[in-house]
Amino acid sequence: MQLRRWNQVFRAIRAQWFHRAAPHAKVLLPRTTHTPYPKPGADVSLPECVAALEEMRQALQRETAQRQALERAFRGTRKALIQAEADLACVRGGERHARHQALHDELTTLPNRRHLMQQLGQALAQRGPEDLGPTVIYIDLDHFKTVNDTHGHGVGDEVLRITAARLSAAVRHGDLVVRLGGDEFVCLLQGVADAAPLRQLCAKLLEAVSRPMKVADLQLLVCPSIGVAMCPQHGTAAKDLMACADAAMYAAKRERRGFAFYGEAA
Ligand SMILES: Nc1nc2c(ncn2[C@@H]2O[C@H](COP(=O)(O)OP(=O)(O)OP(=O)(O)O)[C@@H](O)[C@H]2O)c(=O)[nH]1
Repeated sequence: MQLRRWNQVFRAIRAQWFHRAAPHAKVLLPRTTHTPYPKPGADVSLPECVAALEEMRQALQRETAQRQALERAFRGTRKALIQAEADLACVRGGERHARHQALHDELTTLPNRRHLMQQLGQALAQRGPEDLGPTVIYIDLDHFKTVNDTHGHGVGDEVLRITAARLSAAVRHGDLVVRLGGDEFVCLLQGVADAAPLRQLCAKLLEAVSRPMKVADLQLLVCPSIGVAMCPQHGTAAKDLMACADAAMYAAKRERRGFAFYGEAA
């Protein structure tokens, strides 16, 4: 209804302009035109045209305001979505970081005791009656306190980092090297059938850690003691294997043997 009225008004305005303001413009019109121009003021009076134009101006103003409000709302929503996405990425990154921190040692970046106990528990739980069990190799540095006391904790920290790197380099891909805390480390191996390759590995670990360490302008010699516990010979529960490996390590330290298997006489 409104559109029809506006059309009517426009036709009238055009006709008024055509007849009053520019009568000479008639000559510019093609003779073949099919649209007859209404007589000026035929349908609608000039005040009515002005009122209709004002009405249209207000309607357009309302629509423009509505469109601008919609655009603002859209921009606001898009900004909020982008922010929400960034927040989510931040939360996920934080979660990843927290999970990593919970399972790793800050000083050496090695997995920590919690990580070891998870892995060991899992390996034992998944082991079938005929399967080879995991092996725990417990490593403790000898007289590490003296390094700290003589050269300071900074040097001691660097010795721990070097030890971690050397142990990691000595084991096979897939074996787990862990810092338990202090100067204690563990290597967790899977599927080792007998003692011979373990002896070779212990000798390799012993040699790797005992090589001179260069820290700042110091040359340091640090030796480890190593204890081994195998599943199922020495235990089938995580705490038993850890206790046996620890006891074997102390026997090696006490008897200055370098490394020892649990229950093995000197
Ligand atoms: N630099 C440094 N020292 C640490 C850290 N954590 C523990 N320690 C020290 O490591 C030492 C470990 O002590 P022990 O293993 O009992 O001492 P040890 O001299 O190695 O004795 P043995 O093992 O019997 O030869 C302690 O002096 C701790 O203060 C660490 O993160 N950084």
